Amino acid sequence: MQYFNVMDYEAPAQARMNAAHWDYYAGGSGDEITLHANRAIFDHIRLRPRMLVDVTTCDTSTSVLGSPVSMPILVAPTAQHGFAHPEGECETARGVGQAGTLLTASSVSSRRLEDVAAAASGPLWFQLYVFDDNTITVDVVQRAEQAGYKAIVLTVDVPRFGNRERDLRNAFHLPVSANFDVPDVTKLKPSLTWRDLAWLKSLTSLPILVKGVLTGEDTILALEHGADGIVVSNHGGRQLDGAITSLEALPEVVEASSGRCEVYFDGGIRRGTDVIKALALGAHAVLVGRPVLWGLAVNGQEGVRHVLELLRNELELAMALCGAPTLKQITPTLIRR
Ligand SMILES: Cc1cc2nc3c(=O)[nH]c(=O)nc-3n(C[C@H](O)[C@H](O)[C@H](O)COP(=O)(O)O)c2cc1C
Ligand SMILES: CCCCCCC(=O)C(=O)O
Repeated sequence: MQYFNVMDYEAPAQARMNAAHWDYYAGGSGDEITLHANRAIFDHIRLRPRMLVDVTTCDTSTSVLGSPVSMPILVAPTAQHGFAHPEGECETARGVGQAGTLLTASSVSSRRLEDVAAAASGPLWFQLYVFDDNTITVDVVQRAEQAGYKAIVLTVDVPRFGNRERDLRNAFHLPVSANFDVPDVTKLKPSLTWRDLAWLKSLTSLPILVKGVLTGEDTILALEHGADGIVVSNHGGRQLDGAITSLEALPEVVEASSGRCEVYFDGGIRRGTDVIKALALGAHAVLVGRPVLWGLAVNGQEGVRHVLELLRNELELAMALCGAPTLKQITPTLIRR
């Protein structure tokens, strides 16, 4: 089997996985309208390439909150990599490191955050879910800092678990996370508000990114409450079905941030041309969710590395064909409005 693009990994990954685990990875909420729209929206954005620019070398390297990475393509937090590979997130971390980029490790993990850090050769961020019991949050944030994670990514779009009908039909329940002893990880703190961001900041010296922002209003609130970065995301279409796509939300978030923080993007990235579109609309870098899980299921660390390399190669080619040999040259003028 040859894998020419990241979608080539999807069917073989499904074939290797337990059906309920596959549905958990693949699914969205409700009618999966937002899940599908996240992809479809990229087809409606067209590029305005420039010609006769010297593109002998196209440089995809950059830095994210100060950490150097080989490409503006990071790995989004996704739960329970043990469904895809026996080594779980440790195996993912190895592949991500080989691709020279960054892994955001989920709170809801098959492996302990310390073991993931030990397996990693690249920078890591730690994604945080806040439970009712504050001692869990304090403990996990301090452990992440001690283990060398470079930032905390606070996910804010899960006041309640989304309506995942595939999971209901399969009677699927998420297993306990290896990171903490919480029997039902879908019971988060629904009373969490922007004010808690200040408390979170008091727990750590790490920068805090807020993941799940889709409006300019919330961008301003996040910055007022001390956020160091924003991840524009609708959780891969797994939370509010009918929510705006991440790509539609990106320009207003970028505008509201007015250059005060790095703005990241996730949702539906499957091609290098998707990456260049998101960067042109103001994202500092993008994060990729499901395709990394497909690579992991098919071929472990090598699959993860290859999925990321495919995207990097496609981005590099798109930069050449757009006449934008550096990331700085990827600007809104590349997009037909
Ligand atoms: C199986 C799966 C598990 C996820 N788990 C988490 C999680 O633990 N924390 C989180 O903030 N987001 C989680 N997400 C959302 C991703 O971080 C990301 O927003 C989304 O997958 C991006 O869309 P994409 O899969 O189309 O690239 C999960 C997504 C999937 C598909
Ligand atoms: C509500 C806490 C559990 C979330 C599990 C992981 C996740 O975010 C997902 O989309 O699934």
